[in-house]
Order: sequence, then C-alpha cells, then structure tokens
Amino acid sequence: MASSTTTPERFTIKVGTRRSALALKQVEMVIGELQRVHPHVDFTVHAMATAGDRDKVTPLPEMGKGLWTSELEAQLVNRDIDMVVHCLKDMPTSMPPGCVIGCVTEREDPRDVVVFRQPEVHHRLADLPTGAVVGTSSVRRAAQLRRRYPELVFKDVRGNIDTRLKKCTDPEAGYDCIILAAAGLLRMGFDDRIAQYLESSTEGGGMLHAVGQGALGLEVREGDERTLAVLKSVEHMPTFMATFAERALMRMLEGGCSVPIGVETTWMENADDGKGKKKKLRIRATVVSIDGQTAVDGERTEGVGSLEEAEALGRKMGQELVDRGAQKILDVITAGRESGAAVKVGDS
Ligand SMILES: NCc1[nH]cc(CCC(=O)O)c1CC(=O)O
Repeated sequence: MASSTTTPERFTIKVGTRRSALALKQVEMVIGELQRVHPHVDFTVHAMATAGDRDKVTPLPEMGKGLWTSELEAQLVNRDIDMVVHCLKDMPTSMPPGCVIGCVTEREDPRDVVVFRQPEVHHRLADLPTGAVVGTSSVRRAAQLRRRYPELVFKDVRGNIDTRLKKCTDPEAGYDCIILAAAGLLRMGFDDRIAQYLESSTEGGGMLHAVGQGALGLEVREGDERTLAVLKSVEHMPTFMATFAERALMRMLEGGCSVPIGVETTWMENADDGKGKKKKLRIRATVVSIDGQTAVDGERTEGVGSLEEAEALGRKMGQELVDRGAQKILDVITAGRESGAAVKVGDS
C-alpha cells in the first residue's frame, strides 16, 4: 500500500569554516544539533585559512573588511560549499552580493572577561597596580578600559585563544592580564581561567561587548531554500533580533571602517509592551575615543517582535549617538587613520 510519507531524499551540505580550534569546535556544535533534527542530511566540514589567519603581522586596518570571511564567501558563491559557520562578531555588517545570514544560533555569554597572570593575587581589574599591563588588540576594549582605569597600560596581543592564554601565563611576555570574549573560553572549556566578567554594571566601570559577540552567524547562498530550511532548526530568534539591532547600530556608525563601539542588548523580563505580546529589548551602546577621554553613551528600550523592528531600534540608537557627538569621535579616529597613525580596528 502506498504510504503517505516518503523517505526524504539524502543530500549533502558542505560546511565551510576557518581552521582555528575555536572555529572547528563551533562547527562541530552546529553540525551536531543540525544532524539530530536532519538525519537524512550528510554534513561535511571544509576548513580553510583566511587572510586573518595567514597574516598575523599586517595591522588589521590595512587588511580591510572581511579578513576572516571573504575567502569562505567566495567558495560559497562558487558552490564549493553550501554554508559557513562564523563568529557573528567577525562578519562585516553588510553582506557580499549573493550571500545572506541564514540564521543566528543561540548566544553564548556575550561578555568580555579578564584572565590574570597571577589569579591567586589579582581578582579584579581594580586590584592591579599602576602601570600594570593589559593585553588586548581591540580598540573597543582598550578605549573603554582606559576611560575607567587610566593608570593601566595597554599592549597588543594577537593569536588564537590558546596562544593568548599562554602569553598571559608567560612572565617574559609581560602581561598582567588579558581581555578575551567569554564565549570563546567557555566553548573551549577554559572556564577556570575566567576571573572577572565585565558588563555595563561592573563595579569600577562598565564595559560593553562587541557587536555580535558570543553569537554564531550561519551564512548561506541567497535563494538556497533547501539549506535555509535545514538551518531553521537551530535558529534562535531572540538572539537573531538582538544581534540585528546591534549590527544596525554599527552599520549606522561605521562609515566605512570599524570603530570602538560597545553594545549590550538585554531582553527585559515582564516584557509586555502594554499593547500585546511584544517583548522589550534594551540596547545600551557606547562610542569612546581611543584615549578614553571622550565618550558618548546611550540606552533605549522598545518592544521588538521582528528583525525589522530590531533593526529600527539599532538605527535609532545609532542616530541618537551621532546626534549627541559620536560622529566627532569617529571623525578624529578616521582622520588619524588617514594620516597613517597606528590606529587599529577589528575586535580581537
Ligand atoms: N576576533 C576574534 C574573535 N572573534 C570571536 C571571538 C570570540 C567568540 C565570539 O565572540 O563568538 C574572538 C576572540 C575574542 O575576542 O576573545
């Protein structure tokens, strides 16, 4: 007798990723979840080095946008792969032609954290003596921390998470602590190295994280409905909307190059609009000058029930920051870059 259900046809989804240990871990997590729901799909992993992985010397601003993503996107458009798992934080805010963010998965802890060289001695940034050295290559992190802790010294630290943790432990390297994203450490099982979580309400001064930090963006070819349908099972709408608000804010502010901007988005409890079911999303944002001397901070809370409304909230927040002087801070940074001053971008 004919059955009303037919066995789904088997097919393969080729998943592209960077080669770093964190990227491979993330891809394994995503495929694991997809595989449970879609047993008839074969997922294969295609790992490659991107410009950002290969070149650890050229200052990030000279490498342009998409240093972690462009090669993978070229393969996606060529149909060598069908999707890419990215740290959303590393994805430029405008997508190349033919590529779309298919979905965003549930966010890991988005906060920045402190790892100390001597965790038995130092527990918080405030415990560090004058002149202590903080390792970070992120202008966003350094600018915000300079503002709160002017007595600390900031020094570049590049390399993958393992490398950075080793540098932090090595007294020869000269770091008293390093700042990293909680998400990377937690995913790699380095929970025990985290001494302090930084957020807007941190005692001694708030710290806002990078746009998209802690979330994964799954990128696909525009119009590839078959792959899009498969990805739906790992989509997390609260994260998708919150990070869309963050990306809209960033797009509003960047004017061509990355800027030291921090954000924090929070879905509020009892999130009733008054009018219905819409949950309220609070966005906090900051734009800080490189020296930490000037900053514009803002906060907005609105009912958000769609990606469009999330984008609108982010844009409004961005416009408000611009109106209140953020553009002046950004113009100084842009002018500095054009004159060849060593101002870094990117968030690592
Ligand atoms: N640019 C590096 C990068 N991109 C994403 C993460 C962390 C993981 C995440 O935010 O999802 C990191 C490392 C770090 O900032 O400590």
